Amino acid sequence: LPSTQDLNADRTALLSLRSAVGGRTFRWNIKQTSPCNWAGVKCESNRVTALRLPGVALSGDIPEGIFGNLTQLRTLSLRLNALSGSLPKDLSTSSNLRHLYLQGNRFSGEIPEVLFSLSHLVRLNLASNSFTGEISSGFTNLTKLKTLFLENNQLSGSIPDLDLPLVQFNVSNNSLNGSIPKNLQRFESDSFLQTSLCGKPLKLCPDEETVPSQPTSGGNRTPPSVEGSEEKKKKNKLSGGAIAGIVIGCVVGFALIVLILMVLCRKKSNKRSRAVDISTIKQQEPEIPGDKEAVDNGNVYSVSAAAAAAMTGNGKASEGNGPATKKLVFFGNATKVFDLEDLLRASAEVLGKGTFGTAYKAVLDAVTVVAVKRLKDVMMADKEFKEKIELVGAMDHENLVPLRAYYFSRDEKLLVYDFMPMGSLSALLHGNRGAGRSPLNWDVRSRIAIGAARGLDYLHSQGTSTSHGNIKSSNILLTKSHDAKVSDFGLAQLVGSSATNPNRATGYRAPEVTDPKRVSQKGDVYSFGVVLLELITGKAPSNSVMNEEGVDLPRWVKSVARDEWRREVFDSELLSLATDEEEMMAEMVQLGLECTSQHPDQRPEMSEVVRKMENLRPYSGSDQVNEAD
Ligand SMILES: Nc1ncnc2c1ncn2[C@@H]1O[C@H](COP(=O)(O)OP(=O)(O)OP(=O)(O)O)[C@@H](O)[C@H]1O
Repeated sequence: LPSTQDLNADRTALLSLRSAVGGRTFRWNIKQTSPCNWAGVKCESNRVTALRLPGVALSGDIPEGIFGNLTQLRTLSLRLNALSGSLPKDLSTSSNLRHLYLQGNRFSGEIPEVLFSLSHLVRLNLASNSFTGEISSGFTNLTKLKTLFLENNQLSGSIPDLDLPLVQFNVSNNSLNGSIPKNLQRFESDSFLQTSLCGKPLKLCPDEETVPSQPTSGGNRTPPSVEGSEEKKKKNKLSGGAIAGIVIGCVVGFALIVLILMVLCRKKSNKRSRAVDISTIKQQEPEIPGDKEAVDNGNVYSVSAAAAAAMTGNGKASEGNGPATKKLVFFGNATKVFDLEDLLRASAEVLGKGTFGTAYKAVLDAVTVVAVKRLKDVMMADKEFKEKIELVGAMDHENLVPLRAYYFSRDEKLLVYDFMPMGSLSALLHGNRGAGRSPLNWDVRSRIAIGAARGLDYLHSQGTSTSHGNIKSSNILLTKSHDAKVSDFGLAQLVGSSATNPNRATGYRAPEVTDPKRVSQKGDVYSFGVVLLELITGKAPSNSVMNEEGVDLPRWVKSVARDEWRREVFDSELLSLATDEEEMMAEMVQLGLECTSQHPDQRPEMSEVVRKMENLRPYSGSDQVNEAD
């Protein structure tokens, strides 16, 4: 049985960590003899089993001798701090670790081999640090590993063939090269962006281009030279007649495909969106068409044609403006940059028309897909626009859709974002409610809620006057792993009030907000509360039945007694819940109601909302997944 002595050893270790890396651990009440009530510390059977200190301003190196004592630790989250130096070697003593989240720090050096002795590890996130060296084949010792995130580091060399039960994997934005090993080819290209890797799911490697790869038995990749010689042998066996047949077949097949494509192209020109080749548009459309044409016609030429006109000098971009910038301006340390011409050449489709303009999806190449927002009604001088957009571009948080670049001229303002493949929360909740829709469980919903709350909290932490102004479920976008990212932040202050149509925000806007341009943090909290209630009830705030009755979503929820919530309020998809999940959901409803208090002063700050949610759902976020798996 664990003794108090063990807990004392845990306490001493935590105090050493505190004096080494500081941050908000200085708020711990160290007069308490037990560390179990300190923020971020969780105990079981009188031992510290989880330490979660995400984004609490820890900084500096972690000395050796701390983790040697925390032997019962199962979850360690120190993500989003400013920790530096190499990882302490005595991490290996915490041999019970299941979940290790160290992303978003400044750790450097090689990933230490001792890590590979943590044989119980299920989730490992070392992304967004400065780790160097190669990805060791030692990872194969982690036989229970389901998540491995190594993106945004400086890792080099090739990737070993990791035969692990991984379900999440990412090595993007590293200096990796060579071919993607067989066991990792099942992941999508997003897992390998901004590297020099090749092979499935990316482009073929040079050695594969001439020789199609053969399925191999036993899981080992046959060396290309062997594949090549086997292939040659097979080819030699074909008779002249067979070859002639194949050639004729190919020619006829090709002619048929061309014919079908021509017919399809004709039909498609009337459809809502289509891929376009900008070079043809440049000649056909020297004028800059407006948004209306772009959407009404369902074509995408306007985004490209307008910018094309700017580039070719046909448009009015440089008039009265001095020389036009004619360049995409990238933010931060984006390694994969492209120019305006690439963007124009990209095939694109209309995603939708929003408050601030029209959004397009542009596919630059097999791995680079972006969302381009063409802003309308920007009524400010270029200098002011640039200053404001620079502030937006400087926002950097895992729960915000990153603004990668912008283009501006007098007549054209384009914003380039990462494309979010799973669309918006609104589409996820309300799109395709019929048969065939996989139900959204509470785990996914609550993770989305916490992610969105963290994104908004980050925005609010940038200054008391920084707010979003347009929080709603269609502005919460999702990654493939259903991590939430808040989009459209900073735009409410950029566009003219004619663009901020109040009807679009129906149901989300706080009662005191009359001028959509005068946004406030407490207004955001209200809108967030509505999103929270939307997530739990599955009801859109613009729900016509409620609106006809003159009640909005918060009022409707308030009108139902708490002991009726399960039957009346919770989305019917969520009814087969464990008792603790039900309790958690009820607490979230309560939080949603607090956020939507009529009086702004009665609403909590976003930081408090996040804290409450994290207490409710201890294994929260993209990194904090149920230990059971
Ligand atoms: N980065 C992105 N990745 C994927 N889809 C996006 C992205 N940005 C916007 N969209 C989608 O494009 C469509 C239009 O988005 P947009 O933000 O312009 O309008 P909205 O969200 O409907 O309204 P509003 O502008 O008032 O917020 C929406 O369906 C949205 O989900």
